Amino acid sequence: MRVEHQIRAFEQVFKSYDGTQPLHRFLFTYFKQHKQMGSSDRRWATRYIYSFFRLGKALLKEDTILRLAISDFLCNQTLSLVIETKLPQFKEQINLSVQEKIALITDQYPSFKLSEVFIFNENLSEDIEKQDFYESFFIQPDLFLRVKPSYINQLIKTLKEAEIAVEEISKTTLALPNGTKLEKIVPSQQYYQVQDLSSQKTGDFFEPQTWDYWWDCCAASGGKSLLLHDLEPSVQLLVSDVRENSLNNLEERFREAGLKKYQKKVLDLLQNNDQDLHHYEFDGIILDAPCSGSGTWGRTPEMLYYFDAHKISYFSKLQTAIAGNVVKYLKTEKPLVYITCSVFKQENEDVVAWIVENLPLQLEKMEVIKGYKDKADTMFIARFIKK
Ligand SMILES: C[S@@+](CC[C@H](N)C(=O)[O-])C[C@H]1O[C@@H](n2cnc3c(N)ncnc32)[C@H](O)[C@@H]1O
Repeated sequence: MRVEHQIRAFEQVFKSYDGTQPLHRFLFTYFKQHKQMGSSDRRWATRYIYSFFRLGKALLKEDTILRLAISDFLCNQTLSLVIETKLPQFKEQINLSVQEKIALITDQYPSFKLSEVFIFNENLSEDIEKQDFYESFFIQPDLFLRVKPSYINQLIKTLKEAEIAVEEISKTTLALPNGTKLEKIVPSQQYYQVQDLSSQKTGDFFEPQTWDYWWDCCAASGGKSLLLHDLEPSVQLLVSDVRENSLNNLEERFREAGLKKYQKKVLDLLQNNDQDLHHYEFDGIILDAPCSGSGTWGRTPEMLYYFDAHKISYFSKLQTAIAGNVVKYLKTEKPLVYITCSVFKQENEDVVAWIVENLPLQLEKMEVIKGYKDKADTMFIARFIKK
């Protein structure tokens, strides 16, 4: 009886969700509206719906609940009633690695194709190892912190006391299990930032000089600016974004982190901004562009199911247009750093090719930051120098 109850709850959630808003936000509202669901019901419905979307479009011809059981088996190291009921033959194999489980499923269901977990294969950036990338969807990414080196030991101690499984990745980076309620354990963000590992690695491309003037032109809540500031605290900063709301969050974050000297503007970079910027000349520009976010779908697997491939060219047009509009405010021989959290060639290498062909920028280096190997987001970065 209990398994039928869980299945019904999963089916209701799946039927009510149409992919137009992030799944976590939808679930928050859904559970508020369905007060009869107890905490255990909510926990299971959440686990099932996330597992389900991690299967992407694989085995689409099979029954939905069988697909749920298969995906739940692939994604978890603990049994569920759905696995026990629908795949009793695999109960003993729940602790195997993802690769071993995929082999078992492929053996039993020959129509299972890993490439159908992520159906946008044709669009992938060249350097991405497809097999590793697809497999990563069955493993939940970690939560990463960037920490002031002098505070890291204290933070590790606090987290261990709260029985959090913390892993020290480097002298400035910690990995925690996703979903850790950090605000309750370490409320002040004075000494650390929540920032994905790959996002932290983008800092290697900034190379700021003392007293430089930089523009973080798609700053959102300021993750890259904070990284830049920690690399070179003397850097002067202009931050801008089209969304005023994001910049308000940024103010709050900067205040907590003690970053006081910066200028902020709401700017739409698809427009001509000469009136606001005519006398500005920067020593560096960070263009962390609006993108499909496909490198972060390990955290939002609903996109594997709902993303419409037509949107990719919309984003690449946006990216080239923004690059074209900001480059004139960069001094010659100074860097523009282009970043996406996308795995699509059209938003990465193709935009680089367009920039090199159409703008006075020379490519210095570019790289796919392969977060899929580290339980992190996958990103793309290119560094150009103005001619
Ligand atoms: C990938 S996010 C930036 C993330 C941020 N740099 C960080 O490290 O947290 C891209 C940002 O571009 C902004 N954006 C989108 N279209 C824009 C436009 N036309 N002009 C300016 N900013 C835009 C979005 O509001 C979004 O905040």
